Amino acid sequence: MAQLSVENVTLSFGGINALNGVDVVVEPGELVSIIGPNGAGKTSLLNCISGFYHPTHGRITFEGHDLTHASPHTITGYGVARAFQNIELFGGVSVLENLMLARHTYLKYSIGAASVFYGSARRVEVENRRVVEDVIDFMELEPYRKALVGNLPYGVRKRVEVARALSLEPKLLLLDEPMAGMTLEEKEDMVRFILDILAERGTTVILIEHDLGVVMDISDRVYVLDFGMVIATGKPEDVAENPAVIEAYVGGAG
Ligand SMILES: Nc1ncnc2c1ncn2[C@@H]1O[C@H](COP(=O)(O)OP(=O)(O)OP(=O)(O)O)[C@@H](O)[C@H]1O
Repeated sequence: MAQLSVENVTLSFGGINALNGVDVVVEPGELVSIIGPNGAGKTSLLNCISGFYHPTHGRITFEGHDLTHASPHTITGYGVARAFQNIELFGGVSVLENLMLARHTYLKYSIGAASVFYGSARRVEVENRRVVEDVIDFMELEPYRKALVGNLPYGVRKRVEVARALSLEPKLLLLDEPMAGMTLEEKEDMVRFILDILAERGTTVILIEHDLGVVMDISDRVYVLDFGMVIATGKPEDVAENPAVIEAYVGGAG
């Protein structure tokens, strides 16, 4: 059974369909990329999967859970985490604190529990710290762990944003243009991290990325969106030769 299933999803804003009858299936452990010209609906699709938007029609399920009308908080609890295109970090606190805050915000833990069940809350806190330190190590962020995020270079902040999502220990990681605005060297590092996330953590990844060279290199399968519709899907080499895809990119000048 598919891990994630997007069935016939339409998302309308007024008279405009940002998504129109979209079907996407993702198997556990896959790297699936979503590509398409500007305004094709890629971010809208991630917004539907992560609960920021709710489809006008259709259904989304993840490991048997119905995500269609679920909140972002509930969906994170099911094991779906997202790294945002526009970085969603707190600039005034450290890398370590940002990751700890993500766990406190999204995973089940409360100050009330801390005062009533001190022992159990402390165990949760020790576990939170262990997971976060492991992610810092994995994303090679040790040199920055105490640095204020707002003072870090852009490329490092993008890496912290992925680390923030990973600190939620997702089964499915949604990456919205994690390499946008990066130098070539930073992009190569990010590609290596994504491949390690798949191989070493066994996390399924959905990637939105404009750099088609990267997409074709690392994806297991690709979905191509244009005007809110899936116009092609398959292995990277098949999609790259699809006339409709070439037309969408050439026609869209991009
Ligand atoms: N909140 C919203 N209100 C109205 N229209 C929206 C909203 N969000 C997205 N849209 C519209 O939906 C369409 C798809 O936008 P979306 O951002 O999903 O595309 P995209 O493929 O991610 O584009 P890009 O590559 O430029 O990020 C666009 O026409 C956009 O203007």
